[in-house]
Amino acid sequence: LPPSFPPSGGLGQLGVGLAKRLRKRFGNKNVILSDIRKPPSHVFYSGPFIYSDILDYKNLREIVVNNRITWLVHYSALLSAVGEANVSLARDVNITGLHNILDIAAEHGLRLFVPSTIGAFGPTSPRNPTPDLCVQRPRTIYGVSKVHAELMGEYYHHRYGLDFRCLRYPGIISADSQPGGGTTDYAVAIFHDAVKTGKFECNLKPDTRLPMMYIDDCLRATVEMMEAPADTLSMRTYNINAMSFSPEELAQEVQKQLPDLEVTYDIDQVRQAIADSWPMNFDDSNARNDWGWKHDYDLPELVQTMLNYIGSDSRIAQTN
Ligand SMILES: NC(=O)c1ccc[n+]([C@@H]2O[C@H](COP(=O)([O-])OP(=O)(O)OC[C@H]3O[C@@H](n4cnc5c(N)ncnc54)[C@H](O)[C@@H]3O)[C@@H](O)[C@H]2O)c1
Ligand SMILES: C[C@@H](O)[C@H](N)C(=O)O
Repeated sequence: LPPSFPPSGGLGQLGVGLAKRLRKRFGNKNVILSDIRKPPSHVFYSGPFIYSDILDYKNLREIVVNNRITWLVHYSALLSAVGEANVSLARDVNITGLHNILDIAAEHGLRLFVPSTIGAFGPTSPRNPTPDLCVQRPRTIYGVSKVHAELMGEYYHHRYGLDFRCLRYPGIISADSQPGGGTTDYAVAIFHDAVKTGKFECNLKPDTRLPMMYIDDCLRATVEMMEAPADTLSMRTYNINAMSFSPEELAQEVQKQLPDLEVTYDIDQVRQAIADSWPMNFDDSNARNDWGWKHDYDLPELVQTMLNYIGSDSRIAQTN
């Protein structure tokens, strides 16, 4: 039987792209996308979509039973900046929601993938580089909920044999989907503003260095880790990385293609404080050694790919 997945929170920055990749690999009807938001028509007509609120346990159970779900990708979350703006909702979605997902997965013997983040580390973690195993004392509700998810998933694995798998993603950069309110969002916005207006106002200081990754690498890593034979995994939670850069360095790389781009800085204090507590470089050597993780996109390829994509989109919009 081919696995069937519902990526919960599937309409966010990452879910639609993951569903596309999984559908290519496992067949369209075997991958169900779900969210609490109304899908745009290109998503609705591209394959199965259902409403699912991760806070509604009975609804989750019904979906798993009725669709004979075998693998589950849990993407629903409030990200770092929106989480700080709404702590109680972040607590519900990121912690209570995770409890529901863990129980459903354990009850029905599902393989479960839950992403974590560079935000699961904090100011007392080693920041340059940050290894897999070290102090984790994040100062955001987002980070606290992600450390909780890592620990609960690993506990369910050891206690109940749940096939829990987790990758700590860096900031993810994508051209055709928008970020959902995180600290690394500037690294997506710069491309759109550069192409549309030739100006970009950055909300982080010019020298704020953070780990980042192009979306194709992130989604490929996710599928590779989900499919990795269990005996290649010496851990259940791995750092993955591709590159690290600061706003200044990213702007310089974009200016190689668009020399007239003007960048100014208007610092968002909440996001800056978060970024200053996160890893600057991410040590992902365990992922590389255990299951062969390897990124394709460094900074120059990322910039070229993003500008090609957004540039051709805006040329199409102009001719229509
Ligand atoms: N994008 C990144 O840079 C990044 C980096 C590290 C980790 N991650 C993790 O990857 C996952 C996906 O991230 P994303 O960027 O796509 O997030 P996003 O904010 O873009 O999307 C989250 C989705 O969750 C949905 N959601 C909210 N409450 C829900 C509920 N009660 N039930 C069901 N769905 C609900 C939202 O409608 C939204 O579509 C998250 O767990 C995030 O922590 C993302
Ligand atoms: C890094 C990641 O978890 C997310 N993009 C955020 O900034 O909140």
